[in-house]
Amino acid sequence: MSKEPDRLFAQPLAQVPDFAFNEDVVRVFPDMIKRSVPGYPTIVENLGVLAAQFAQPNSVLYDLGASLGAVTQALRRHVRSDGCRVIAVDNSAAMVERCREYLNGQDSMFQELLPVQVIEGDILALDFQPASVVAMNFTLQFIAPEQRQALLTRIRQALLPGGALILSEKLRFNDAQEHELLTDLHVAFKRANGYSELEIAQKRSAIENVMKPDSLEEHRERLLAAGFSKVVPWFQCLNFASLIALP
Ligand SMILES: C[S@@+](CC[C@H](N)C(=O)[O-])C[C@H]1O[C@@H](n2cnc3c(N)ncnc32)[C@H](O)[C@@H]1O
Ligand SMILES: O=C(O)C(=O)C[C@]1(C(=O)O)C=C[C@@H](O)C=C1
Repeated sequence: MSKEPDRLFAQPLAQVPDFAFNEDVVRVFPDMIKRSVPGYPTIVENLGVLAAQFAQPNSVLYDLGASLGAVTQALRRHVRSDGCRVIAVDNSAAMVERCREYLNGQDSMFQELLPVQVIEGDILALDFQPASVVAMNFTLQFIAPEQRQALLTRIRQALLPGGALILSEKLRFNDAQEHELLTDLHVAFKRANGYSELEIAQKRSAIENVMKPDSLEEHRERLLAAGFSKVVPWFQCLNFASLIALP
């Protein structure tokens, strides 16, 4: 994985453009996401552990919004069920290109890994195959809010009995005090990871139009409306959480 440090927002920008998963972001992405998302390494590794509990033999495991394939790699480290394969999907050409390189690297280092197909495409237009595991690690928050319900309904319809959707998201909070406290603590986390006040402020403006977090209550209600029977939060660190949704 690239070790290039994220300095994308370090210099003052006359106008901060909307955040996009382009070449510049791809170059620094491993550093950016680790320094921006509290608990990210724990979530990714344990997503593999969780997935191994839900994976059904001879089924598909999806990694939706795969970026550089960190989740796909964790699935391949942990899932041992016979005949499983991973489908990783992302609509950023730059991400997909680098993701394929990293997965080739994993293939050259380890034997008997699950086969993986990396698709450059929009998850909103995906024709889902029956799947036992669907992982969406910090991807739903980038989907237009009015499209989220239909997408989750299609994922629910594709899920096999005994499978699960694992959904990680940045959260907002309906209680103003809770929202302010956890937002301030997230800023402290970024500061502790070496981001300056300018970097934090410019990144905030870059993502505010493109990334719209929901509350835990909104996630739960929408997942139940999509036909999931049970929603179980398994991880929260500050304003970032991960949920298991059972069919
Ligand atoms: C925050 S990143 C995901 C991080 C990644 N899952 C991980 O754990 O390292 C969000 C990703 O979702 C992708 N994305 C956003 N909207 C998408 C869409 N409609 N279809 C496919 N991918 C999408 C972006 O290109 C980006 O790579
Ligand atoms: O909320 C923030 O400040 C973030 O930087 C979060 C976040 C994310 O949750 O995906 C946003 C964009 C980048 O992909 C990395 C992290």
